[in-house]
Amino acid sequence: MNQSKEQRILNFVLQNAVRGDPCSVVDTIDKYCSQKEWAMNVGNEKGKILDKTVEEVNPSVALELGTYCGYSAVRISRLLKAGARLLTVEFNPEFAAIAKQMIEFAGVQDKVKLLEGPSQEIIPQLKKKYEVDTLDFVFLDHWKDRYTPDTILLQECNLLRKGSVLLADNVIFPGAPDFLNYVRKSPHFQCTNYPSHLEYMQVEDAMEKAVFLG
Ligand SMILES: CCc1ncnc2c1ncn2[C@@H]1O[C@H](/C=C/CNC(=O)c2cc(-c3ccc(F)cc3)cc(O)c2O)[C@@H](O)[C@H]1O
Ligand SMILES: [Mg+2]
Repeated sequence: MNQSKEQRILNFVLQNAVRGDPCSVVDTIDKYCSQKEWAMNVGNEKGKILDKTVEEVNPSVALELGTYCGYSAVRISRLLKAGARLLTVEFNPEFAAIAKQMIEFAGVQDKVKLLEGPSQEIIPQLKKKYEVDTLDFVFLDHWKDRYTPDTILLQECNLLRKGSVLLADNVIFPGAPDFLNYVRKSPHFQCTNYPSHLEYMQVEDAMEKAVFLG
């Protein structure tokens, strides 16, 4: 059975990155995906926007929707203060297994909890099963048509507080038009757009920051 692209990315990291060094894991994935096989990691250009937002928010509890290979989970968790944690949600078991190994190799496993399952099932469990009060930061990077329903669900589950920050990838390409519409029209969100480019390509893309106003 020949390997998946995601398995090839993990193998390249295991053979070329420095165990326990999250920056080297991130750089090694970017090297592979820019030189060998494109993959839908947030990448380094949008990754710097993600870094700045995480540093600004300095979250105690962060949520990521769509782990994929774990690139952004490693990228986010490397910036978290002692005691802070990232919950990351992934429903594809193959991707979850890859991400788990990526997270452990990077040495950030104590800061990251990978939750396997569809976000619409996991989100309602966060308070009771995962002992979350409210979320300080949410990174949306899963199926683009899930951004809006999950943003509504986060509010319904009282997981957002005044100042909670949502950051959404790909609002231009592949695009999340209904999400942009929803948050920009809602009186409960203050939005900022960050123009950028699609990972590893010269295609326009952008990230949208939406701060919950309560
Ligand atoms: C059910 C809810 C739910 N619950 C839990 N996990 C979920 C989930 N829905 C999805 N997942 C997992 O998240 C990841 C999917 C991510 C989806 N991302 C893009 O589609 C994307 C595409 C491009 C691009 C593609 C083609 C191009 F030509 C150009 C650009 C670029 C990007 O940056 C992109 O993020 C996978 O691991 C899913 O298993
Ligand atoms: Mg993306």
